[in-house]
Amino acid sequence: MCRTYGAGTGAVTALADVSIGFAAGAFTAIMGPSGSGKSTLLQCAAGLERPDSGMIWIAGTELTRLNERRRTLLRRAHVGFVFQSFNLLPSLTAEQNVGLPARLAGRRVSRTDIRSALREVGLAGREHRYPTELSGGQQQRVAIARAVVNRPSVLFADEPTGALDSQTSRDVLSMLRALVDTRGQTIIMVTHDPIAAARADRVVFFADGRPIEELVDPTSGSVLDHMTRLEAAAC
Ligand SMILES: Nc1ncnc2c1ncn2[C@@H]1O[C@H](COP(=O)(O)OP(=O)(O)OP(=O)(O)O)[C@@H](O)[C@H]1O
Repeated sequence: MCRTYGAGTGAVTALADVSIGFAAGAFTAIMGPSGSGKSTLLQCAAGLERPDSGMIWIAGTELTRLNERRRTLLRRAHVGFVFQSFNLLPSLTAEQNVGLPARLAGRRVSRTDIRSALREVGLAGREHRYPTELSGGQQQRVAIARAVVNRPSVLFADEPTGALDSQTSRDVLSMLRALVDTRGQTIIMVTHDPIAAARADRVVFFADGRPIEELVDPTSGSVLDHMTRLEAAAC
């Protein structure tokens, strides 16, 4: 797929003829320098943005052929999204935040499912807390529970640990890893952090709007080596 912003001499190619697949049940990290197209890839792959050309398949359905309404429905059924800023509503409790997207979509999520999602992210007993009564890591856990409560085919995470300290980041990453290992959740995560990327099964390195290399079964050392080599090659 391709995605260009702007036109004429000011046009920026965010994605340059990218062809990439993500295995179901696997945890993939996307890395690369600022402006290399990582967030654009996530936005297009999640159906939040349309590429200029190409196709995107999620759970057997090709997204770019769908009209806006059907794309929204497919997204609600199959996609979860977690951002660096947790995007919780401050006036709602943890439980209400987790249930909100379904409620807005006119669907019912049972209280049992909401509580079970919060339990899965380690927040049992904190269902009635408001975001200001939770730490940053706990708020991100609520955001993750909200993203996975309807069992999406894919969870997209854009810098999910970017606003957290290193110990809290480790806890959140362990939880994402557990979602992959215990329920087979497919996760695609953009990160700048080699320690975060090392928790994935595969790391794809982007440069200039395309994937240029990848690592399977990464360690933080092998990710750092790759980053150093790619940065040296770019100079
Ligand atoms: N809405 C937009 N309008 C214009 N240009 C954009 C827009 N979104 C992204 N771009 C440009 O597309 C390119 C890719 O951006 P993108 O945000 O995907 O990169 P990234 O690798 O995620 O960067 P970062 O690590 O800094 O978040 C950049 O040159 C960026 O300036």
